[in-house]
Amino acid sequence: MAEEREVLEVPLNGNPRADTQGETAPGAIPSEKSYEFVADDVTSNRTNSVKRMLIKEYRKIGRGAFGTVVQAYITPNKENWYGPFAIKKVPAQTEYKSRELEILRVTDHPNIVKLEYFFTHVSPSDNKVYQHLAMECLPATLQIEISRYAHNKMELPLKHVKLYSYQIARGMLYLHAFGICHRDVKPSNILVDPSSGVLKICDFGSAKKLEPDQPSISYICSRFYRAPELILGSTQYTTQVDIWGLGCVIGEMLVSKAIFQGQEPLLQLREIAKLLGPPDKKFIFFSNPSYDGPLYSKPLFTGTPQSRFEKYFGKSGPDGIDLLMKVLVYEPQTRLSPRRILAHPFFDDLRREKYFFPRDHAQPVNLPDLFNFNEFELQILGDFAERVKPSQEEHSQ
Ligand SMILES: Nc1ncnc2c1ncn2[C@@H]1O[C@H](COP(=O)(O)OP(=O)(O)OP(=O)(O)O)[C@@H](O)[C@H]1O
Repeated sequence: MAEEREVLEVPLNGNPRADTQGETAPGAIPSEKSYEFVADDVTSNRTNSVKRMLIKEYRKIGRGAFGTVVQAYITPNKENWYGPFAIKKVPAQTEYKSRELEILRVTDHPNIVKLEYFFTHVSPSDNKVYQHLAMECLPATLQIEISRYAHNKMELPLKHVKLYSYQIARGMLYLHAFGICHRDVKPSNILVDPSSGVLKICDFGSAKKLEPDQPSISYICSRFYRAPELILGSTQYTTQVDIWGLGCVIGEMLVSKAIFQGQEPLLQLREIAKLLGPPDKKFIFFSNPSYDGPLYSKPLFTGTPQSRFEKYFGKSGPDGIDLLMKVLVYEPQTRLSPRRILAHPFFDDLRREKYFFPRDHAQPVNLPDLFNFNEFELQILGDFAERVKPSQEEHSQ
C-alpha cells in the first residue's frame, strides 16, 4: 500500500520541496529546553533505509494509557533537520509484533496520520526499551477543537462538522477496505489542523485487521464510543464498530459533549436506548447468545426516535438528522457503509462550495482536497464515485 518515495531532506530554515506531501514543514527548531539522544537504527518508513540519527525532543504533546507523545526533530548530520514530528513512545513488545507499527507501515492516505520514521531506544529513566513512532505532527485533536468552542459556549460551525465527518469517513473507507478496524474512534484520536481543515485519524494502538470468522476481544474502544454489539460482548464484530464511533463523534461535534455518557459499562446501553429506543431481542441474541445483562426493553421516552434525534441534533438540519439516524443504528449490518456516508446529501455543501471559515478567520480559506481519490479509492467507491465527487458544474463554481 505505501508507495516508495525518495527520502526527504528538508533544510532547517528552507521551504519543504513541493513533493513533500505528508512531511511537516520544518520551521526553526525551538530554542526551549530539549532532550537529545542518538538512535542507531532509525528506519525511514518511506524508503526503508536505516540511519543513525540525532533526535531532539522538545515538549510532551500527549499522554495515553501506554505511553507518551513528544514533539521532536530528527537529523542525520546536524545540518538537515526534519520535523517537527510527533514521536509516540510505547514499551517495545518482545513477544509479538506491534500492530500499530505494522498498520502504520502499510497505510498511505490523506486522512490517516503518516508514519515517517521508527526506531527503538532504551529510556534512561527506567532502562526499558521503547518503540518510537515518528509521525507527522498536527496542531490539535478534534477533542481540543470541540472544547475550544465549548469554552466560548459555542458549538463547531456546521460546515466544520461536515468537513471533519467527511474526512473521518474517507479514512474509514480506506482502512475498512483492507479489513483494518481502528477500534478506538473518539475525538482525542482524531488529529486536525483547524486553519486548513485537514483531518487525520491517529492512534492505531487498538487497531486490528479483522478476519472473517475469527473472534476478536469485545473489551476494546473507549466506553462512550462503544458500539452496542461491543457492549453486549460480541466477539464476531465487523469494521462497522468504527461507524458507530463516527456517529458518536458527529453527534459530539454538534452538541459539544459526548452523546452517550454511561457511568458504567452496562449503563452505556441505557444511554443509547434513551435516544434509539429499546434494543431488539434478536439483535441482543445475535450479538452474544450468552448475554445476561440488562435488556432495557421498556421505552425510556415517549414519542418517536425521529423526534428524539430532532431534539438532540436539530442544528444539523434534516440531512444531518437523516445521516445520524442511519449511522447510529443497533444492527451493524444496517448502519451505513463509509461510501454511502460519503455520498450522503449532508455533505453536498462540501461538493458545492470550495471554502470554509476557520475559527477566528474573517476571510474564507479553501477547503482541503476532499476528492483527490486514487485508483484504489475509486475502485472501492465503485458506482458511488460519481455521487461522492462534485459534479462538473459544481466543480467549476
Ligand atoms: N501525530 C500527532 N500529532 C500531534 N499530536 C499527536 C499525534 N499523535 C498523538 N498526538 C497526541 O498524543 C495523544 C495520545 O496519542 P495516542 O492516542 O496515539 O496515544 P495512546 O497512548 O494510544 O493514547 P490513549 O490511551 O489515550 O488512546 C493524542 O490524543 C494527541 O493529543
